[in-house]
Amino acid sequence: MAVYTDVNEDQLRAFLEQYDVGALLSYKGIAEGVENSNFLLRTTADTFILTLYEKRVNRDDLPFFIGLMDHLAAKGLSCPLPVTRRDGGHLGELAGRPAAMVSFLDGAWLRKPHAEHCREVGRALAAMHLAGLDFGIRRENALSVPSWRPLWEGSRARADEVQPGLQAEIDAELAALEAGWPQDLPEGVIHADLFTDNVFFIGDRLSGLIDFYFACNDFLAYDVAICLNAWCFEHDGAFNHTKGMALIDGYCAVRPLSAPEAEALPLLARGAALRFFLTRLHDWLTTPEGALVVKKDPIEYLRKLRFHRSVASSGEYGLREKDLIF
Ligand SMILES: Nc1ncnc2c1ncn2[C@@H]1O[C@H](COP(=O)(O)OP(=O)(O)O)[C@@H](O)[C@H]1O
Ligand SMILES: N[C@@H](CCOP(=O)(O)O)C(=O)O
Repeated sequence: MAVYTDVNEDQLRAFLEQYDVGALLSYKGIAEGVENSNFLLRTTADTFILTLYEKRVNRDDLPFFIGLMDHLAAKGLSCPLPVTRRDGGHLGELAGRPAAMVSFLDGAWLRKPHAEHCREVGRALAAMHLAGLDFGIRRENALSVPSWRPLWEGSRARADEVQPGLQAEIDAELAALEAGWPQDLPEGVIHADLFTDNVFFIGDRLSGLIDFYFACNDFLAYDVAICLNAWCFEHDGAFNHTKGMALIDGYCAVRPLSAPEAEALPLLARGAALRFFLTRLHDWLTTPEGALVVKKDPIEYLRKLRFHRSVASSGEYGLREKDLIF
């Protein structure tokens, strides 16, 4: 469950005074999500999502996140639109936390996506990349390669408790990725967490993207690698080539990959798997028993990482010559 900070009705009514959104009808905490406290709010004017930003979100990054949603929505991407306050700003303070309201998106996330859904996700990801190219604020990826070693150092001593041999395996993996990470691929604003629970569908039609709170500047193809990890593996751990091909096809129909991006994809996918493995492992080892938040399994990402290590070329993900721009 993700309501870390509770809000009482008086606090909320006072907060809403700062907006032109009608009167409060009802509100309730949203159980899903991991990072922040989210509430569904109904007012006489509309339905909104209220987010209280919790400790892992750096206050200085909020103008980037809010500005990005504003920018992408203005470019026609279906994503939450930050609600403007009477004073013209978007950020306020509620129950001692920075807080903002965004528009409510219709739809629901898919528990069992098919290949055609993956194609839609690929298209939407590429559309987001293109729409973000002229966004005026930069945010470095706080969870890119330089962050992995300190993160690993925090868990390393207990890694073999989770799986015997893990310490040596990740030591070697990290060293290989640090040494071989690409230096010069096309960059832009990436979502960086476009998992199934952050993409809404109405029927088979993609209706919107949410949760831009890991968005940052990084290699665009790294976002494709994150999506291959999140969308194209089955529950039994097998990579689904048909889904991979559909996701890449959808992406490249909007933004073809360059040959260096295609060549780097297996390494980027290993890095993406390691990044989610490391944050999950950290949470696995540090979240107290009985905490309300659901801990995500790091071993799922270890298996994905092992798969990517065995991949010799992007063709194994479903990438074809026609997907490339020369
Ligand atoms: N704009 C939105 N419209 C509709 N539902 C939303 C919206 N934003 C968040 N939600 C709901 O809140 C849940 C948690 O949001 P999310 O941004 O993923 O939280 P967190 O950043 O804490 O992980 C989502 O799974 C979804 O159910
Ligand atoms: N997608 C990440 C965790 C971040 O959770 P979110 O609810 O903010 O998407 C993972 O699966 O490890």
